[in-house]
Amino acid sequence: MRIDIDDLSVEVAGARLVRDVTLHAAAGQVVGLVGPNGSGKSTLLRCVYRALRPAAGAVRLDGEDLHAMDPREGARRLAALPQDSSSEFDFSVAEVVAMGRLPHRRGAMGRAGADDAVICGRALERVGAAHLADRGFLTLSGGERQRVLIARALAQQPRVLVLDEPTNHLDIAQQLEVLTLVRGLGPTVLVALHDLNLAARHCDLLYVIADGRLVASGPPHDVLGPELLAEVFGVRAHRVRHPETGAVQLLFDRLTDHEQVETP
Ligand SMILES: Nc1ncnc2c1ncn2[C@@H]1O[C@H](COP(=O)(O)OP(=O)(O)OP(=O)(O)O)[C@@H](O)[C@H]1O
Repeated sequence: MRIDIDDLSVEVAGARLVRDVTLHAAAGQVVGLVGPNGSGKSTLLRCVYRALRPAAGAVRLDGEDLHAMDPREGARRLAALPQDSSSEFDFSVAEVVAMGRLPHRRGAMGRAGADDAVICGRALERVGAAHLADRGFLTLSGGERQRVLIARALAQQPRVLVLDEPTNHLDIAQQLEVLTLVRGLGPTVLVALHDLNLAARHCDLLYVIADGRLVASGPPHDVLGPELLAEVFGVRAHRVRHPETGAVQLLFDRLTDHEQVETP
């Protein structure tokens, strides 16, 4: 399913935190959102998963305005993994994943259908967490929790997945595993990431946000040039090739005060 974000502005408590952002993701693409702390990534994503309404502009899924859609219908199409969402569930893993089925039930008090258990079981299997079904969610490690939350999102059977920092608190092996998993899932993915090497490796396109505005977009290695990295992130970047895979990797240093003055 296509995502089109057109001239989107978002306000919180009277402050315009996101301004005129336009972003397009084709069906099945993994599109990354990168930018410094406080640049507006989460605010933008919160508007995409409808925790906030646009102050101007629109978010469209296959051409249909997401904020004009019936909420239940929207939840059947789009699932989200908000930042640090994992501490709120004092439930078993199976119960957490079953929450993903709520948008598919008939009416607010609708009962679980026969298919629901099968769909939830499959979702847990896809993320390699079937063995955790009876565990308490709060007893899981950070990586296990992220897998279970991704399973909950998959149980929602969405066509679009919005992930805000899904690798937070994960060790490097878990980060690579979670992002490899996300790439193979099927839905169109919009994901905020801090690690630029991970973003470059796992995303088809990157959108760079600074001060609530879009400053660059395109294929990762076109976008993540030394000038942009100096200007937006305040770092000096060197590109090197991985000796075995040939993949481009970025190495970072802080800019000196002298270089910072020279940066336009
Ligand atoms: N409820 C709010 N009231 C006022 N300001 C807010 C509110 N929520 C966010 N902000 C501010 O909006 C700006 C953008 O925040 P946001 O969380 O979207 O950035 P971010 O790019 O996701 O940051 P990070 O990478 O640190 O998670 C920040 O300056 C933040 O302090």
